[in-house]
Amino acid sequence: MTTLHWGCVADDFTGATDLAGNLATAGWRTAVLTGVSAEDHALTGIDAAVIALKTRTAPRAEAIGESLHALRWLQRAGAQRYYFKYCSTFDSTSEGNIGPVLDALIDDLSAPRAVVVPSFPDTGRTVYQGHLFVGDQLLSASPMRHHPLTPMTESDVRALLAAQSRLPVSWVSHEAVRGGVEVLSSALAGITTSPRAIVVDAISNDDLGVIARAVRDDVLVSGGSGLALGLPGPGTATSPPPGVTSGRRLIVCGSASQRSREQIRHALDTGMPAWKVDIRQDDEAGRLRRWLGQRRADDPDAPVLVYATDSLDDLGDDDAHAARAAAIERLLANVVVSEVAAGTRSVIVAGGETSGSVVQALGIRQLRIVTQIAPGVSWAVAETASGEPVALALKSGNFGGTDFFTSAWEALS
Ligand SMILES: Nc1ncnc2c1ncn2[C@@H]1O[C@H](COP(=O)(O)OP(=O)(O)OP(=O)(O)O)[C@@H](O)[C@H]1O
Ligand SMILES: O=C(O)[C@@H](O)C(=O)CO
Repeated sequence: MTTLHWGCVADDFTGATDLAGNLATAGWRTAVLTGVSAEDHALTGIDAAVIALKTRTAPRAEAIGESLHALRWLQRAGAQRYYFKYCSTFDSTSEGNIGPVLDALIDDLSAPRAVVVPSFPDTGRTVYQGHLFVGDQLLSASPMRHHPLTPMTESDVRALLAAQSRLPVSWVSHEAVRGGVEVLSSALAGITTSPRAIVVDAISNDDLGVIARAVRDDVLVSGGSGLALGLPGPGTATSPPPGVTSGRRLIVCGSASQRSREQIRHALDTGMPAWKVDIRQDDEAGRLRRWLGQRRADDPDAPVLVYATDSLDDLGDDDAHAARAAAIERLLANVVVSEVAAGTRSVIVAGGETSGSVVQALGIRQLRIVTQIAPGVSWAVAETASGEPVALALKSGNFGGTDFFTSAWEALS
């Protein structure tokens, strides 16, 4: 096993590939690992390993346990520094897992501090005066307030974290970041409670570069993926092995996020063959399987879209919501498994939870980043448990341009 420079723990699957894509862009050879069981992963030629968990909405004790298990695995693999990746919109429930997991990682590593940097300006997420913005809106006024699993109704990152963490939460303003590495370093050093979580403002990639340099000796950093862009590495990402750039193409979208709904609308407008899942129907899986079979017979090479939601009205807020969400995830994951078995070789999956279900169902253990498609979204290549090569683009709900479902394929060829 080689020595790792970065050991990263991500709280969802799209977040893991988002971070991996930015680490690869910054020059680190990066792999996403989908679990760390007893067996070792082959890490030859890898500088940065990102462990993809599905802990964002898990019960707190489970999230802490899995994150510490991942950390210990990374320690055994020789990681020199650690990165806890959560969502750039700080997605967490009121029982939030970001604070408790950060506390546990700080404790375990005996880290005197960890910066908290959700900012990812390339996707419009910035932190100013301690408040998180999505574009020109406060987080609490953005579409994130309607998220089906983690509705965000508070924008002050300090308040969000303080409600979750047992550590003192401090804050360093943009003024200090704008002052450059030395000014920021002394502002950070001036906060002496130990250990501590320090929210740091950042509104541009230059700010992220300054923060990354100011914390270059910290064993643990935390944030969205943006901070990784400020961490220059030694090399470049790999290119796709043969076998995954041709074959059938599929998009599954379990995401209900506004950007995903726009992407669905755009794909439908271009005439892409599409199926809207209706989980309340008897034998929905069978109906969808027959439709897909017909589509393949008609035009084997055209990408097809299977989606769950194109309007917030679809979601409902009744007691059966969580059961429907889980049933949709299962159905979409099963569709991907059977389509890959039937020759599909590239798949876009929209939605973090949905991506987790799909990757787990395929039995994928490692994804290697190939190329970035859009800020926060990359193509990665992997092998399924049954040995099929597949290219996957795991897209966070709100990432990618409106034409993502029709244009993302170009980056593969
Ligand atoms: N019509 C629906 N009824 C109930 N649940 C739904 C419906 N459509 C989608 N869902 C569920 O909503 C959840 C969406 O979460 P997911 O993480 O996949 O997407 P997202 O939140 O947009 O993405 P991200 O976390 O990357 O921002 C999934 O569990 C999905 O099954
Ligand atoms: O940081 C982000 O916004 C994404 O990587 C993500 O985690 C959304 O699920």
